Amino acid sequence: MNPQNNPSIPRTLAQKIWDEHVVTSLDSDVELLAIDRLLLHERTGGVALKGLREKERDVLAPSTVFATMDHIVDTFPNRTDDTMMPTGKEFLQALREETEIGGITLFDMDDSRQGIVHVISPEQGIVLPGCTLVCPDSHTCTQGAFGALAWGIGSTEAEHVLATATLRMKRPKDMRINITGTLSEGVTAKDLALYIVSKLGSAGAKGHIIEFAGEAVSGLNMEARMTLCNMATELSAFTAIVSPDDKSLTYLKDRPFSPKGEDWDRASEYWLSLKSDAEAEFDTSFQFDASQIGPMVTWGNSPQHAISISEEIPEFESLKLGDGRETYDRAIQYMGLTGIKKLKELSIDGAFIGSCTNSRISDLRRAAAVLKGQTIAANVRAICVPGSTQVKREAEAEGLDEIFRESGFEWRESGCSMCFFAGGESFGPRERVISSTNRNFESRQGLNTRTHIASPEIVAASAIAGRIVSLEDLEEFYETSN
Ligand SMILES: CC(C)[C@H](C(=O)O)[C@@H](O)C(=O)O
Ligand code: SF4
Repeated sequence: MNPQNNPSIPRTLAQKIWDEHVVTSLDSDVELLAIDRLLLHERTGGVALKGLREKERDVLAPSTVFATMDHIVDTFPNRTDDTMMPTGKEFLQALREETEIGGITLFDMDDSRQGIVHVISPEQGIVLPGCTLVCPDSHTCTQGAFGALAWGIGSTEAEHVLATATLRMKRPKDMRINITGTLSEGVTAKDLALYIVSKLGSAGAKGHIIEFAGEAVSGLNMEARMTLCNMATELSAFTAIVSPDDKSLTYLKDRPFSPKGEDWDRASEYWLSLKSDAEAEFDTSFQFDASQIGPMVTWGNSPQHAISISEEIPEFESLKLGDGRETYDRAIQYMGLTGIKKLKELSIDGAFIGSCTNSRISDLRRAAAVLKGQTIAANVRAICVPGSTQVKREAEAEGLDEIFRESGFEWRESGCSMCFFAGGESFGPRERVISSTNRNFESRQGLNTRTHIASPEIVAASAIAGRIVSLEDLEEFYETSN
């Protein structure tokens, strides 16, 4: 047993999982950590595997490595290896070849298990409570929703994991964000995440593992917890984690790669014991009241530029988080907000539902509930990209695809798509897009595209109205347009 596994010293959940994985201490602050799962995608995974092969090293534990095609793949129906990104095909082929050589399970484009890496891992029961999971992708924190220590790494670190199933690590700090109360109707985990980023800022959790706790968090279903943890990256956190509970177990039971029979019974008993000790000390703590939060939308080029949809776009002088004058002016100018007071004054050109933040079945159901029997505004190009092939099929079995299509949305194959125009497809210059994604950086969804981040229901409502609206505004919109 690791000396740090001393039950008499109160520890946080993250510390417990960390201690459980220490292989050895390398020097005063660097430890060698055992890594239980490595996930790869075609954008960064093929590079890591190729690097390893060129050094003539083997994959140590291929059964713990899983790869998928998500970032560059086309999401148009009847897709082939020909992507809109000129060199995209090479990434797909490289991952295919390298996983074959390394003996690694690949969820290829035509596999029913394919999808965005952070969506399919829970779906397949690959991420499990108490495990260490890494992926060369910054939104790996999404999977902390299951009580796993899951974080993003670089391709070189991925090579190290491939060769040794370990990583050299410095211990991150611990932060607890406690959320009391309950979210109001129509307010989602996405709004909660944007609210927290707007309060703490995009560097607010730098170097920390955030444990999300409190009544509001235990009240969230697993998909909503994933949405919340997903945006920890937008706080510059090392990662995020939520204590596993019955909801986590119910979600994971009987998934293809989750343990079965007696193994499940033993594992679930351990998983339910995984929580921070009451006396555990966190380096930093924050508390928020869920009932104070309304639907949120971003106005600028950072996720911290989020406001409640009915609030006014802040003047520079009222900004609470240290953007300099130049950054502020640039955001206002880039986003075309000169002379605009409220987001609701803005008409939109595009609407996007997708990404590892908000493309799971519950997200699509909520958006479809808004769209049912309605038609989107004529000038809006609206796209729905399910997070996985499984989500897509489930949605189709429920008839959601029909609702999306009939309203005027494009219904796509699964992938990252225009969350970050990785596949080469994009919205147009200066087009204003309301998007269920997690990043609104300059040119994130296409060259000079203007992205406003929001929940899937706000995206759906805005697509119908042709401008940024809340669900209540939509009622008014129907009254005046009839
Ligand atoms: C391409 C990939 C490495 C990148 C990331 O790490 O996050 C992408 O997923 C993103 O969201 O920007
Ligand atoms: S959906 Fe977007 S944020 Fe998520 S992994 Fe893909 S590109 Fe990154």
